[in-house]
Parts: sequence; C-alpha cells; structure tokens
Amino acid sequence: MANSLTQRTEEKQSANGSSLLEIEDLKVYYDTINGAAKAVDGVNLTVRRGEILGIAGESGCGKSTLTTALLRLTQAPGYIAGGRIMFHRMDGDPIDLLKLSGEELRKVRWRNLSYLPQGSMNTLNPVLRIKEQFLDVMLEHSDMSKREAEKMIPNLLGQVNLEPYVANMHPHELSGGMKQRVTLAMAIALNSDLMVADEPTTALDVHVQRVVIQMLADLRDRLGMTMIVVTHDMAVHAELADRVAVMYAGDVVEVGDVRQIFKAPKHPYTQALINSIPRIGGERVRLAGITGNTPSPRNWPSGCRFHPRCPHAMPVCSEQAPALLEVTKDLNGMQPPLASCHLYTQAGGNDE
Ligand SMILES: Nc1ncnc2c1ncn2[C@@H]1O[C@H](COP(=O)(O)OP(=O)(O)OP(=O)(O)O)[C@@H](O)[C@H]1O
Repeated sequence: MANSLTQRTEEKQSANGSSLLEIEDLKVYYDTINGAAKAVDGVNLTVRRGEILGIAGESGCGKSTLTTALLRLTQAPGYIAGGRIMFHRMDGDPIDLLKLSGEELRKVRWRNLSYLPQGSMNTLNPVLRIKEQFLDVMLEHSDMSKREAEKMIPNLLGQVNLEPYVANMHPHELSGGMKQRVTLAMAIALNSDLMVADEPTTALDVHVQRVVIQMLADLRDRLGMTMIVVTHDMAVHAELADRVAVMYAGDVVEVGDVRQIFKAPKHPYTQALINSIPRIGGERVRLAGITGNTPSPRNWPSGCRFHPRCPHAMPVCSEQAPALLEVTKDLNGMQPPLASCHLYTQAGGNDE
C-alpha cells in the first residue's frame, strides 16, 4: 500500500510540466442582434501540470469568455462555435471537455476542475453558515460522507489561515478578505487538478491583495495544484505566474515564461502592455499608452487583429493572420516564447 502511494506521488511529480489541458482552435461566440460577437476566436493554448499560468490582456479581450468555456460554464447568448479542450487526467484517457454529457461534467467539475469566479466572495449564500456551504460543495461533488466532510473543514480553513470557528459564522460576519479566503478554501476542498481564478485580487484592498497572492502561491506549492489566474493586473502576473498568455481581440498573441514576458516581450502588443506599467522608483517617463481603440468582436480587423494599432505594421499584416509560433530559440534555458507576429515570420521578411 505504502509503495503504491509512493509510486502514485512519484507519478504525479514526474508528470509536472506535462500537458494538463490542451485548448485547440477554441471559438466562443455570443449571439447578438448585430451578428455574432466572436469573443474568443481561434485560441490555442497548453496548460502544464503544476504551473501557474497567467492570462493577461485589456478589458474585453476575451479572458473571462475563455475561462468560463474551459469550465463548460458558457451561458446563452454565448455558445461554443468550435474547437477542442483536451483534458489529460492522471487516471484515464484524455477527454474532450466540450464533449462531456451533463452527468460526466458533474463528476469532472470540482473533482478535476475548480473555479474561483470574479467577485467570488459575493457568491457566498448570505443565509447559510460557512460550514453548510462547504458541505454543499463537498457532498455534491465527491463520494465523501457528511461526517468525513465535516472533519475536513477546520483543516481547509487552516490552509488559508482561518480559525475553525469561522465554519459556524455567516458571510456577513466576515470581512471581505476573510470571505475571499473562505471561497479559496472551498475551491481547494476537493483538491482538484486545476483551479481557475478569475480576477482573484480585484476589489480587495492592497494589503488583502498581497495576502491572497501569497496564499495562492503557497497553495500551489503545498498541494501541487495547477492554476490559471486571469487578471488585467500585470503586477499580479509578475508576482504569481510561471508563464503568461497574453490575449488580444479574442486570441492569444504571446505565451512565455513570466521573466521573458516582462524583460523581452516579443509581440508589439505585449511590448505596449508592458510599457504602459508604471515603474515604482523608476525614472519619471510618460506612459506609452496603446494608441487606437480595441476592435469590436463583431468585426475583427483582417490579418493580424492588432495591425491597425501596431507601430511595426507591414503590408502583410492586414492580409495574413500570423500563426502562434516559436520566435526565439536560445533564452538562457527558458522555454522559447510563442508569438503570432509577422516580424518573426518569413511572410514578414524575417524567419528568426
Ligand atoms: N453576453 C454577452 N453578449 C454579447 N457580447 C458579450 C457578452 N459577454 C461578453 N461579451 C463580449 O465579449 C468580449 C469579451 O468579453 P470578456 O468578458 O470575455 O472579456 P475580458 O477580457 O474578460 O474582460 P474583463 O477584464 O473586462 O472581464 C467583449 O467584447 C464583450 O463585450
């Protein structure tokens, strides 16, 4: 028994870095009276086991639409217009999350995928004690008995530095930061493979933000969870993420190691995003904002969707959509970044 447990732990550890989720050509559209809003339009992205993957990009670029789709939580008028989301379980064949039936999905949710939605602290039910809300989640999504689940609650609260008595309180008796930690403890209750956290620090004061960031990093290290953290706040990515995927106009335009993204961004949009972050204690410089407006998902620009705003735009950029490809080979041992930009393709006159 001990041997097989050790073996399983070793299997899990050796799986770190392997693919957990492969998103292939994902399209999520919204039906509107003016036609389809192509909020997520052709996303390809791999999430590796054990990593914190940050998803960055300006408001409206499709971050929430993407993450709700991979949790199969898309709601009308939204719908999945195409693609696959392959989920590699530890103990079974890969499954396409988009093909699961309602019952299969219920089993996978929480057990394999958990979700910390935007403003999650406001999703707590005001009339139920915290303990009852834990039990709802744990009994609905696992084979645990009520007794077993009850025994786990103090430990789960302890994981996020809350005292056991919090279990007997109602949400209105807790501060905002405490409520956020309770929802975090619920998201880890079933020790799922992947946790998706949407804007986990937004609307919290600076001190509480710091506590939540530290806690997420700590939980990943202790529980070996894989996390996707969605936020427009680049400072949160800098502190928390291992890799960052940058979205623009419904697509991922660059994915790379967090150090590379901040030190040597490749895509002109990522460069503009990084240049618009104020530097604390740095020289006083005018912030390089991104000129022009974000395009509408009902009518994306042809070719590269960033070309109307790009300082490096070439004729090819309005004609051909660049693929997301490796753009550099040697980066001091870091995985090469991927970017979709003609500056790095033969069509753009460069094949670096
Ligand atoms: N129910 C809806 N009907 C029509 N369009 C929608 C709907 N929900 C979202 N959209 C559009 O889809 C696009 C992507 O929105 P989404 O919320 O995914 O972006 P986001 O990057 O998460 O933004 P934010 O950071 O502001 O949450 C936006 O243009 C938005 O207007």
